[in-house]
Amino acid sequence: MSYLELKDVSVSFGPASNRTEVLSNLNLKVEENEFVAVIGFSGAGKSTLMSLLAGLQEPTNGEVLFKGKPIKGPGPDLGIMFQNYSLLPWLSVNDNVKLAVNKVFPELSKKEVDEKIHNYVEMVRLDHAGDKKPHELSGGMRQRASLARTLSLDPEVLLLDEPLSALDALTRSELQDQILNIWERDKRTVVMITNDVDEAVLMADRIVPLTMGPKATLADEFIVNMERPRDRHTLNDHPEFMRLKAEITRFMMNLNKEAKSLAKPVNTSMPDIAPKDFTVPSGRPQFSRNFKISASPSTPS
Ligand SMILES: Nc1ncnc2c1ncn2[C@@H]1O[C@H](COP(=O)(O)OP(=O)(O)OP(=O)(O)O)[C@@H](O)[C@H]1O
Repeated sequence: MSYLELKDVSVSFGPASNRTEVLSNLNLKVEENEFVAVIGFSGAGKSTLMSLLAGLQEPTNGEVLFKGKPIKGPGPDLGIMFQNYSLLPWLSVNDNVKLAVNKVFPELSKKEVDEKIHNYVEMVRLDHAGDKKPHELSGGMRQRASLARTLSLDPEVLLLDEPLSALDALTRSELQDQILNIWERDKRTVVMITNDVDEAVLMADRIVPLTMGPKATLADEFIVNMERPRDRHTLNDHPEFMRLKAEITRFMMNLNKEAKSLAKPVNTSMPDIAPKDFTVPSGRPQFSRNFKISASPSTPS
């Protein structure tokens, strides 16, 4: 039995007359304490995949299992951090974290809650902005606040949907290290979505590409056979890093080419209708000519 598993999962959206299968026949097994990165293009269905793992969405077909049981809904064991931050706009950074901590750990004293908030808000370097509301923060700061909130819940599984995409390179590196520290220290299981090949190879044990949609599916994985801790400063001299990076990049570029070659030209047929009469009503200024159109093609009268 795997810790977290997708079994023949498909997801479709839309009414029966115009249904799109966004994700098709997904199979994935994640073991406890593993760090798996899912890499894919925009619009392929990565967030939909994360919503499935977090129990926020049910598959149209197939099963999503956590410790062998179907996931029935969201819960504190499955901590998701969304790409779009999802902070409550009327609460400060500290209070966003506090609300979540109080909900998941009602037994903690006020002092313990405050310590937790301080610990995680400081970890993401937002201690100077703890009293600020989301609209007073930059995109990157919101992303960090959202990460602090997810980490503060100590979930068994961390589901990170492009958690670092809005950050500058320096902050991104720092937070990559923080996530890796938490993962190594607290022995969490992580599934992270990213579109950055370097980030995936630096952080993950396995990298699973999501093919282009519609009917996106998970392709064969790439195993990252590199010792840990991985030193970001020497990665570019590491032959395995360079090999994997080149191989994954080539694979993703081929996916893109293939999707483009399969794309059908869009022919939008226009309805065969035309106004019956363009005559300007009396009393209105007249143009030099009236146009009367009774059927297409239009014919000047
Ligand atoms: N609730 C929904 N109803 C209808 N279509 C949806 C719904 N959710 C997602 N989709 C469609 O499913 C596809 C995949 O969306 P999703 O957000 O999972 O992609 P993504 O890979 O996360 O994209 P991005 O990287 O741009 O955020 C898109 O075509 C989207 O329009």
